[in-house]
Amino acid sequence: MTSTANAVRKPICRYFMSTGTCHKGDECQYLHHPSVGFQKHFSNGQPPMNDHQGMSDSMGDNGDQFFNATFGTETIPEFPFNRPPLGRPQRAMGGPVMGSGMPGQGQGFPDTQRMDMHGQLDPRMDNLPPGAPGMRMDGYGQRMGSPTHRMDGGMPPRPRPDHGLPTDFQALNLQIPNSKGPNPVANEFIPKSATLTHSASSPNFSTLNGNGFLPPMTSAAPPPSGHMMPPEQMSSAPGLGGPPTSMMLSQAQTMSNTPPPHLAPTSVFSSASPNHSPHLSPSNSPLMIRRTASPITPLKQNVSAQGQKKNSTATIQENVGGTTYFYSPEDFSLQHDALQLPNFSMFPSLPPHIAHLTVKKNMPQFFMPDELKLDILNRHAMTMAQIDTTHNPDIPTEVDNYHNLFPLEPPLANPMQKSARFGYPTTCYKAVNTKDGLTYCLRRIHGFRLSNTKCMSVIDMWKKMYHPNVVQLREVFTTKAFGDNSIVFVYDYFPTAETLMTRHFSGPGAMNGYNQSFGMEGGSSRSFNPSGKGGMNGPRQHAGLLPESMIWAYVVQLSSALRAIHAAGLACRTMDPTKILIYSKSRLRLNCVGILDVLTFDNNQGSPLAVIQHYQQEDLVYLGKVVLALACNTVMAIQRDNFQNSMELIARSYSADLKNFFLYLLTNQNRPRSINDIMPMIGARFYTQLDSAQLRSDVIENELAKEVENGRLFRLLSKLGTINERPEYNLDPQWSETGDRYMLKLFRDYLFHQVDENGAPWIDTAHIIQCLNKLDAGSPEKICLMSRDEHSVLVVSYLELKQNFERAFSELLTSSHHANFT
Ligand SMILES: Nc1ncnc2c1ncn2[C@@H]1O[C@H](COP(=O)(O)OP(=O)(O)OP(=O)(O)O)[C@@H](O)[C@H]1O
Repeated sequence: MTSTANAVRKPICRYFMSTGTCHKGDECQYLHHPSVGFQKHFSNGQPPMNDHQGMSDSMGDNGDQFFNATFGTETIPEFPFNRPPLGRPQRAMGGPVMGSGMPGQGQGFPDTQRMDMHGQLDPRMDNLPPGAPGMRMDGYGQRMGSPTHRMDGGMPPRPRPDHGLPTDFQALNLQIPNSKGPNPVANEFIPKSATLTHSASSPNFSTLNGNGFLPPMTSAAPPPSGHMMPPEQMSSAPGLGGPPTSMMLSQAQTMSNTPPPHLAPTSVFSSASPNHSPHLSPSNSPLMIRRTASPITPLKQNVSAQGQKKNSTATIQENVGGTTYFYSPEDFSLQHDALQLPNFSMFPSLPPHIAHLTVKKNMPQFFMPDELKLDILNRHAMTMAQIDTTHNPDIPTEVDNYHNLFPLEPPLANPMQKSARFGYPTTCYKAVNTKDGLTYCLRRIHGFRLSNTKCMSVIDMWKKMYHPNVVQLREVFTTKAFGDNSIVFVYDYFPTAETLMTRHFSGPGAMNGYNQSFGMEGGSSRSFNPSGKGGMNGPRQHAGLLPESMIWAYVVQLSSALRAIHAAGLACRTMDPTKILIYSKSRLRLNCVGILDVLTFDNNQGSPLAVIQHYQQEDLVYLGKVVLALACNTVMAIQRDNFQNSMELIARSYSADLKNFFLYLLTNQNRPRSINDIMPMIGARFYTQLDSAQLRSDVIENELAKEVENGRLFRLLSKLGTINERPEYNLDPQWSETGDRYMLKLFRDYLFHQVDENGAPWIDTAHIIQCLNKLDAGSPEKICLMSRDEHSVLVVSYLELKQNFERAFSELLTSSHHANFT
């Protein structure tokens, strides 16, 4: 062990930092930092160079690869242990860095702590050398797991105080704040003390002697779990129980008698070794461990399946160094049959039913795939799109309860051009409702004066009609805001939605390749494939024709909507490619429902419901026409003259069921058609649709699961950001350069500002995520923080950081008049 004197002004031995040992022993010219497995000299500048610096990580990954982790492969790629270094940049500062970004990963939960190979409590194991039998080893023969990671070189077992930490998911700050409390947000972070003074905030500091031993706990002043010591003072530290430094004096004076909270039995880490120094390679990205080992370390928590603890026998007393420790054997008992829940949260891994899906390679594992992300981002962008009203004086700034009108279609050359479907000029706008702040779609019917409000009874029926394949009608109002008498129908807005007409019938040539793909005029069609198998490009069954599965997917959705509409005693009346919205890959919604019921309301005829059956029959015929046009890939297919040819193409290219579907809907029938008659034609294809919908739901749900954890970390970072280096507290020593926030400031550097041996920024998302997770969970694992001037070293556990963090944030909330943090 390096002597205390040697510890002064020496660069830290990186070999020692990385492995916890150094083959040169006392002869090494560099500092063997006594307390933790330094993995790299934290530096804002150049890290120390020494003859051990050949150590590099065995993994060539960097943060980018963390993003690019793939899934969808049959097997998770193996990364063999002990493989030769690949030259990965090393970290600038080392704390114990574990595998998966989850607290406890690799550091050992109670099952491995202080247990010998037979699961017996064996405190001696704390002193075993690296590689000793029974130790958990990482891929470099380094110790893993708390029993083997002793930063104090063999500290005796500590008493296990009740530190008041939650034992369940509360520890994750996931609980919903009590809204009834005076400060619901503050409830999330209950201050440990009412006011935060410097001394109150610093029970975590202590002297650190040159041998890396904590001063022995005494009844007057049990050893704190964090240590801070300027290097120049390390030489003068007289060893165990040495006088505290000037800075530490005040802190030591205020130390409570309460043992370090991370020893409390209430935590999942309760039986963990009080000091962890896993001595992992500094340049081991957590990502590597994540790939090579299960992210879930077996938990041994004192929660049994029956909710019962094992019977406690006598409390054990142990006198070490003049201090009596009390602990119960149950704290160490293995409970293989017990339900073990973590008291932290993290994204564990892909569930196998998703992981084994064949998806694109290089799909990010911890963030959503680009395709989905872009889709969502586009929708967000479209929802927020605005238009400069000064250049568009035609668009009023406000219409009824709506503002921020944004036209959804380019201005027509002839603004008075009538819609073929409605017989009036129409315009669509996206607009924001002033009352609820939501974005809706306004469809203005120009120059329509509502003469009879009786038709509003039908509107009320439509407003109550909810179906996932119908664009919901919200309200109807008349307005003169456009300078005329207009009636406006307000619908739900589906950003990036397009019409079926645009998606499928706006290809080159107005006829959508009708003649070519049908080959009716000239006889032979170059795209016709009588076998019906194999397509030229992707999903196309034949060039120009949609795959039958897609057609049935549309049929299922459209018929489902019609079924609900007809069952409600209504008729769609807008079954038309220009009035069917499509978004995502194949999601359909019937648009503009209810408009014709108002526009064609006949005073003499009474309610449109009187002729509803007629309109329902029309719906079915139009359904057949829309689907026929899709199947033949042209709207020309539905013309009477082309019908025979169209049916021949269907017979050649698609199943008999699809042909029967068209024959049923588009030829004369002896009895009224019913949407229910279509169901047998769909048959088992319905299951196919259901299956794919459920599969998609699974995939999306998995994406959501990732974002839950990402959101949690975002909240954590937000809180950290509010605490770190607040300018208004710049001159307040309690806030910036000393005390709790100083630790958090250094932790921020530890998270984000490390550099490699060349002084270049070391960026590894896996490291950031892992550290944040450990902070959130309050892991007892220790890390080493170094001041920016590199004169001070602070050894602190995540648990202490978490407590400081919560105190600091809670205090911020208390002093804030307008706290709003959810
Ligand atoms: N509820 C809605 N949500 C999102 N976009 C919509 C909605 N309703 C319509 N749109 C979009 O507004 C645009 C115009 O729709 P519209 O129904 O007027 O189509 P159109 O082809 O212009 O029909 P018409 O010939 O009857 O005017 C289309 O691009 C459509 O995607």
